[in-house]
Amino acid sequence: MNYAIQTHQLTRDFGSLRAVDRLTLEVPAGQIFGLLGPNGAGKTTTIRLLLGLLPPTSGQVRVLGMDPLQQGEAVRSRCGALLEHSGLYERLSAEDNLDLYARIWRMDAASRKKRIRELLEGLGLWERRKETVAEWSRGMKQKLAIARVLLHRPPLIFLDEPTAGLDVPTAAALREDLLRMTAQEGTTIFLTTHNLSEAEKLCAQVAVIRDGQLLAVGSPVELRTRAGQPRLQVFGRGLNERALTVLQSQPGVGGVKFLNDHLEIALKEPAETAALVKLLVEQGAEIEEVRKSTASLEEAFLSLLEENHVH
Ligand SMILES: Nc1ncnc2c1ncn2[C@@H]1O[C@H](COP(=O)(O)OP(=O)(O)OP(=O)(O)O)[C@@H](O)[C@H]1O
Repeated sequence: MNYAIQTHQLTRDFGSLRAVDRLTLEVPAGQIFGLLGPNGAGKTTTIRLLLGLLPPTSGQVRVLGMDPLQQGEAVRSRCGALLEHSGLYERLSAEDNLDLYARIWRMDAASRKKRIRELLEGLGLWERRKETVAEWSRGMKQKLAIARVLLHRPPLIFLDEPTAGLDVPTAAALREDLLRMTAQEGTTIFLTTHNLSEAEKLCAQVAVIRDGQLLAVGSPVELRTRAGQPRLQVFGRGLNERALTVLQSQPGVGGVKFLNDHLEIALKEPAETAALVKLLVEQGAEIEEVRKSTASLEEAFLSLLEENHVH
């Protein structure tokens, strides 16, 4: 496996505060990897360590096969990063902003022109390229900031909450762009987000951290499955107390409750749905719909934080 990022027991203290605590992570190349955690969990500090902007207190880091501490410049020149500052010049046009950065990256005139057009067209900003960035909406600026990060086709990009503050369609469009990029250009993306449905849509793997410590890592589906019991949601009429009592006494049923407009059955094991539905029908229920589901990523995330709560 080719890893874009590997850390081993990575630790960073700020005085007596341990912001990153023995973090061991492996991020395969070409993947979108999400770092999730509550405020102050150590996400931004981790990114700064990976980029060599901050030295670790202890532990090892390899980014694109290099040590960011020894080869910080080389690591940063091969990575794109969008952290708290967009890096855009408000008084310049969108096109001039990108051209300026492309010159910094020493791209020749022909490739600058081609790449800028490609990126702006891809993000739906080409028609408005002559406008100054100051006149643009937050979402447009955010897309341009991401275009800026992608200019020199870095194999690895870091995005700190890329869609925070964007409206639903803009965030969705941006996610599409990120997915397309990893598929077409093989870019590895390391991102942080507080939006769990976003993490689920984008990330092949997520790591959950709290107080700098790794609580879990895996695909969103793995974390959801690990988080708990599968369940059945039953919609229909005649789902009364009697039906509920009968269900509760069944082996394999962990619990039953009414939720809004449906019955929610927690299963201890993948029980036989058909048998449970049959029982309900025998009790006089008219069933319209039965859904099988597992915990959402949000529930999985919350239960991980809950389980590991030591304070
Ligand atoms: N330069 C610094 N000096 C002292 N403490 C710091 C410094 N940078 C970060 N910290 C502390 O380290 C901890 C982790 O902060 P960090 O910014 O990495 O969290 P985060 O997960 O990115 O949070 P958020 O989701 O709120 O952005 C916090 O307690 C923070 O106060």
